[in-house]
Amino acid sequence: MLLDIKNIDVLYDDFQVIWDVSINVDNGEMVALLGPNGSGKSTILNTISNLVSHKNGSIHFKNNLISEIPTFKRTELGISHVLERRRVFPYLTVMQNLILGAWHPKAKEELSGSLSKVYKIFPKLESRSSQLAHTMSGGEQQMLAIARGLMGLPKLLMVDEPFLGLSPLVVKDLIKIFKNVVSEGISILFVEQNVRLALSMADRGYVLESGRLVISGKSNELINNEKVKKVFLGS
Ligand SMILES: Nc1ncnc2c1ncn2[C@@H]1O[C@H](COP(=O)(O)OP(=O)(O)OP(=O)(O)O)[C@@H](O)[C@H]1O
Repeated sequence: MLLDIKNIDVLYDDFQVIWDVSINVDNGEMVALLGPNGSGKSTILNTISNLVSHKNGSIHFKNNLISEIPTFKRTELGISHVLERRRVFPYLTVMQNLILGAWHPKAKEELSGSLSKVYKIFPKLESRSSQLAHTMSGGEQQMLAIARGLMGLPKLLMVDEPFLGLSPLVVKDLIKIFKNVVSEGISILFVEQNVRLALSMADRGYVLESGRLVISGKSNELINNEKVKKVFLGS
């Protein structure tokens, strides 16, 4: 098991938003975290990268207990987190953004190989390598944010709402890219509000409601689940 979260609670001050959640991701799996606004999806990703800490329970990554270790160490271990709203460094070039993704020693060592790989996956970024990030389109900035995440040599790539505000064509491109990334042995855990879209690409999904896990399973089971159909698919 690559990532194994067991029975975690998360509180903002004394307000509890995650209740007894357990989630796991295996090597080479694509897993979707689903649920309505405010159900706690981003909080879970933020907890995995330790932007927020958890109470009770445990988080293991590659069999190491990581519950107490800081964010930068988690990145070095192989967790890349692409935050919501594609936060790139706006006044740096595409290439400078990518280089910053390879900040830890192992990633620095592999920098030129990683750049070639990433440019192969995202050819547009190569042709725009000296363009300032803020002048790229929304879709291009999302590609850049994901590419920067890959520069850190992750085993687990976490992406928060990757498709938000993107055109159907860009979404289609991004789905292909996700599949390529997974075929390279990198696992993806992503947050998505569009349940139909998420289940069409993920191997498995977890559904959160008000901070509690309510349903989980393989995508083909979830898509036929009566509750999922009624509440999320409108049928
Ligand atoms: N920094 C914070 N301080 C206090 N409460 C917060 C904070 N961040 C999130 N929350 C609360 O935690 C709950 C879960 O929020 P979270 O952003 O994780 O949900 P989400 O499922 O990702 O929502 P969305 O789909 O709208 O992004 C919400 O009630 C939210 O108001």
